[in-house]
Amino acid sequence: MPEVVRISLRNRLRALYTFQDVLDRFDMIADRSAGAVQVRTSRRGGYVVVWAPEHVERVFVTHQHLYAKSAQYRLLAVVTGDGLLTSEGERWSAQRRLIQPMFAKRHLGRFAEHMTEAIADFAKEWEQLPDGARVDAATAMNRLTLDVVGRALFGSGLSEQAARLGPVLTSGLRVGVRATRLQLLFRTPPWLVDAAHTVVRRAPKWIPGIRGLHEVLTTTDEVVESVVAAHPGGTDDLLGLLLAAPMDRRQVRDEVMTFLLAGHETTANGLAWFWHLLALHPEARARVENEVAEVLDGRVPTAEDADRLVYTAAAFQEALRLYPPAWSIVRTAVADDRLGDVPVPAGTNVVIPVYLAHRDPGAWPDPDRFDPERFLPGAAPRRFSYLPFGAGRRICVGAGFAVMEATLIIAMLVQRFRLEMEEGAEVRAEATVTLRPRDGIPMRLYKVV
Ligand code: HEM
Repeated sequence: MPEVVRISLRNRLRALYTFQDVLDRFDMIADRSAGAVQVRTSRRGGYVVVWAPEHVERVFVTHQHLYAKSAQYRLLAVVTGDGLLTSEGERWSAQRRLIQPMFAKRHLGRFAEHMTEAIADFAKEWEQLPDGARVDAATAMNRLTLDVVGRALFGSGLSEQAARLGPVLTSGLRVGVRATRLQLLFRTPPWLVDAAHTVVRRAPKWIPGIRGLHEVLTTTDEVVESVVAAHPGGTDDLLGLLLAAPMDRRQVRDEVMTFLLAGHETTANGLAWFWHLLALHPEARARVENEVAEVLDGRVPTAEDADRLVYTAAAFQEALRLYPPAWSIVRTAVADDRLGDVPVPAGTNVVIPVYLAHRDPGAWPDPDRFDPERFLPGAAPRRFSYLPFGAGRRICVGAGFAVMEATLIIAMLVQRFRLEMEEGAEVRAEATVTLRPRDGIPMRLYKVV
C-alpha cells in the first residue's frame, strides 16, 4: 500500500497566507521510508512527493517524456514569456540548442572578467564600512549577484539598468510565491493558469495584487527594451550573443528576463547560506582562506583560478546541499505512470523535494553536518541524491556559471574580509520560491588586511 499523508483545509490555508514553514511538513514526510508518498489535500485532490533516487531518475531522465514542467512555470511565464525556463516542446529544444553553447567553458572565461569587476566594486563599498559593521549577508549577496548577472548579460556599461530591476524583481517573486502555493495546494485547473496571462495584463489595477504585477511587467519590459535598443551588438556579453543568434526580439526579451530571474536570487541565497555555514565552522573557513591565499597570492582571480580553488568550490557545493535554493522541483504527469507503489494518474503534480533528498541519511552519512570533503575530487555523491541544479535535459543551463561566480565571489571577499555571525542572531530557513533565510543573515564584517 502506498504511503498517504493527509493535509487539512485549515493547514493549506495557513500555508498559503502565513508562509508557514513548509519544511516542517517535509520533515514529517521524511519519516516515511519508501521515498514516495501520496499527499491528499481533499477527497480527489492531492499530489505525489518522491525523493528515492530511482524515482527521481525516472521523472527527470528515463521517463521524462511523461512529465512536463508544472503549471507553476506557466504562471512564471507571465513575466518570462517563452524563455528557456518556462517553454516546452520544440520551442524549448530549439532555444536550448542555441543557448547552451553560450554557457560553454570558453564563454565562462570571458564572463569571469565582468564578474571580478562587479565583485571589486562591491568590495570597495564594504571597505568604506567601519570594522565590525553589521551587514545582512542575504541582502548584500542579492545586490552583488544581480550586478554580476547584469554585467554578464549587458556588459559593464549597462549594469545600472539591471540595478533598476532589483526591487521590481523582488516584488514579482513575492506575487509568484503566493501563486505557486495556491497552485500546488488547490490544484488549479490548467485553463485558469493559462487565463492568468490575459487576466494579469488586462485586469484593472485597483484589484489587490494586480497593481504590483503591472509594475513588474511594465518596468521590466521598459528596461529590457531600452537595453536591447542601446546595445551595440557584436559583443561577447550574453546579450551580444543572443542578438547574434537567429531569434526574434521578443525571444531575446524573454531570455533576458529569464536569465535575470533565474540567475540571481538562487546564487545569492546559496552564497548567503555559505557565509552562515562558514562562520559556524572555523576549520573549514581556515581551509578556504589558506587555499585562496596559496592559489591567488593576493591577485584578482581568473576563470582558470576558479578551477584551482577546489576546496572553496566544494564548500559552496556543500552549502547548496544543506540549503538548496531550489528546494523543490515540480512536474506534472502528462500520462498515467507509477512511482514504486504510488500510482500517478495523468494530471498529477509530482514534487521532488530536493531539500529532503539532500538530507537523506541513506545517501549522506551524518546528513546535517557541514562537510565540504563530500565534494572534493574523488568523492562520488550517490546519483540523483544531489540535485541543486535539477537533473536530466532540463538541468540548469547556468550551473557552471553559478559555481564559477560563487567561487570568484568567495575568493575575492575572503582576500579582504572575514564575516562572523552577529551574536545571538537567530537564522531560520523559509521556503518561498527559493529557500531563503527568513530574516536575513545578520553578520559582522571585519577587514583582514
Ligand atoms: C546556485 C545558483 C542556481 C541554482 C540553485 C539554480 C537552480 C536551477 C534548477 C533547479 C533548475 C531546473 C528547474 C527545473 O527542472 O524545473 C534551473 C534551470 C535553469 N536555470 Fe538555474 N540555478 C542557478 C543559477 C542559474 C544562473 C546563474 C543562470 C543564468 C545566468 C540560470 C539559468 C537557468 C535557466 C535558463 C534554466 C532553465 C533551463 C532549461 O529548462 O533548459 N540558473 N536552475
